[in-house]
Amino acid sequence: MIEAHALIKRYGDRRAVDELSFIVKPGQVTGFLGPNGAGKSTTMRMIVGLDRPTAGTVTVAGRPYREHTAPLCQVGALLEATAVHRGRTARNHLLALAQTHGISSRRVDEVLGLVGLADVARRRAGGFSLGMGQRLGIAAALLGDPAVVILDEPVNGLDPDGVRWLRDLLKGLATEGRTVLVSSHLMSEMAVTAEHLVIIGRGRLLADTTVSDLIDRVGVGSVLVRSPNGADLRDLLVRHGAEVTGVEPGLFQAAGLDAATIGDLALAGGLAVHELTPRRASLEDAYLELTREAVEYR
Ligand SMILES: Nc1ncnc2c1ncn2[C@@H]1O[C@H](COP(=O)(O)OP(=O)(O)OP(=O)(O)O)[C@@H](O)[C@H]1O
Repeated sequence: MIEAHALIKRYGDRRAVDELSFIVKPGQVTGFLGPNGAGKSTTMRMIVGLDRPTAGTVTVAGRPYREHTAPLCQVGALLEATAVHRGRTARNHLLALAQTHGISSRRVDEVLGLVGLADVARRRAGGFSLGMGQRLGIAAALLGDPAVVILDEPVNGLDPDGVRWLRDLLKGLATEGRTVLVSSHLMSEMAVTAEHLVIIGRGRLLADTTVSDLIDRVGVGSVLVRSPNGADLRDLLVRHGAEVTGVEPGLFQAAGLDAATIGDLALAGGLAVHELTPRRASLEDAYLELTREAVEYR
């Protein structure tokens, strides 16, 4: 469990994180989302004690990160700026971390296998691709078999195979009862990986909800309509309050009326309908709608 309470981080006169409170529960993947500069990395750094809050508190497994005697065994983190000694082999990098925490070399080989780096374990980390570097960072995060896992943009640099691997890994960690907090800008990936979302903008909480509730709450659904009487049906639906966006004359999207109403209106107007397909808004639609006011850099 991660608990942030009225967390504030100020840089100069600017609040990067502004009165942020949320709880990340175990047993599910929680996506941490927000536009560039929203304060995600700053919040994650405060969770793992790399930055000190200006005010407020954040605890992991009941106490501030710094108060854990073996933090690597409580909280595993991959942060953007995670340092790797470029001259060391992947295995030696992990061994060095393991030794400071009384973790066995057997566990090092185990996590190397888990992240798919067993074959390159004796290669220098400095020569790794972005994706391999991410895998090594994830291995380090999992080294202490922690109950809480925090990953900042772990999808960056992974190929499609790696993206799928990571998705399964995160879901597996959650199923084992761990607390998993992961930031990402890839909404389509978050939609299939995370159950819960914490969304921030300009340092403030915008939503703390499930993926499906967010889509229901913010996203406007639409209906794809195909008709040989497209122009007449379009006019009819607009007169009844629909917002119509055209694809081609006989095929368009109608928002603001459900499929049943559109079908009934078409029947009453004597207009043929060949297709009515309800479309649920995507997480990306809902996210963009929610964060529209909070985007700082365009
Ligand atoms: N060390 C620092 N000194 C001054 N300002 C900082 C510092 N670190 C972060 N900031 C500012 O704090 C704000 C939040 O930055 P942060 O990196 O936490 O955002 P983010 O949500 O992780 O963004 P991104 O999605 O682009 O990674 C930004 O305006 C950033 O410029």
